[in-house]
Amino acid sequence: MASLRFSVPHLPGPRFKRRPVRCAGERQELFNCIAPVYDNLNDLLSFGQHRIWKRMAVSWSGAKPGDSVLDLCCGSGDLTFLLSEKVGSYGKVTGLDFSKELLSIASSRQCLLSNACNNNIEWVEGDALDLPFSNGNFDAITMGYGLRNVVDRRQAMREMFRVLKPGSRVSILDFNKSMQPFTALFQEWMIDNVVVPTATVYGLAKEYKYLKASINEFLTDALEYSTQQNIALKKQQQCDTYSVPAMAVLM
Ligand SMILES: C/C(=C\Cc1cc(O)c2ccccc2c1O)CCC[C@H](C)CCC[C@H](C)CCCC(C)C
Ligand SMILES: C[S@@+](CC[C@H](N)C(=O)[O-])C[C@H]1O[C@@H](n2cnc3c(N)ncnc32)[C@H](O)[C@@H]1O
Repeated sequence: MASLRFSVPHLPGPRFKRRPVRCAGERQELFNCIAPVYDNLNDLLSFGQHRIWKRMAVSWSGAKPGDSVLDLCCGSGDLTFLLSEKVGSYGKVTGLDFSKELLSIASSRQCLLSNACNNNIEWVEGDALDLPFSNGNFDAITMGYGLRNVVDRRQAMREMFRVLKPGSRVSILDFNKSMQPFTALFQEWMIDNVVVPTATVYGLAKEYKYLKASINEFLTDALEYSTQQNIALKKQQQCDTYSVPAMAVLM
């Protein structure tokens, strides 16, 4: 136990950098509110599958040892920690989010990890729509369940491509409303009969009804999305299976 305490990576000064956040207060409040149960509910509601989806997203980001990478809308840090392992001690990972509560959980989780390479993480409280980084800064970006939740998706993507080095990748993981009628019905049924009732037990019915609404209105086609913004899309991969995530790798 004592050795764990000494091997814990402590960030100097405040636990994460503070930057001014100008954003949709309601969504920020929603994520602060679900923070204490967020990780448990993800395991419960996805039957642990979200861990596999997140590994895929990190692998598709192309992040490699020594890289400097950004995990946007990092929440409690699942993707950030996976990236940290990928880039190793010569690399650097920045996890950015506007939820103080989720960032605080991420930072506490980092303290519990004994993995020395987790020293390479910096937590930044900030707005995905106004990134506090210079142009061409990162070798890769991941965004897990973030794009659907920002109030201005175009601006979020503009910012991602601004801070990314030319030729690098953005890996976006999110839920997809299936194009296949049977799968779409199954997804709706699961959300109405499993997801929302389970969240209700935690007093979070409103928050998870929002999740359902946001999945329904989310654009299913990242290609169309990028074309609208004149972003050169060289590669796109999507999953549309029995499960819910859509995954897109944009380069
Ligand atoms: C990974 C999960 C949730 C992430 C998540 C994303 C959001 O945008 C939110 C917004 C507001 C509140 C909370 C969240 C949030 O938690 C957990 C999975 C949730 C899915 C909706 C679960 C759906 C289950 C599938 C229909 C069936 C899955 C089958 C599986 C492959 C066995
Ligand atoms: C569903 S959570 C995903 C968290 C994490 N990436 C994961 O995969 O578990 C969505 C996250 O987006 C963050 N978020 C939404 N809009 C944001 C914005 N404009 N700037 C920064 N973070 C934002 C929320 O605070 C929340 O942590």
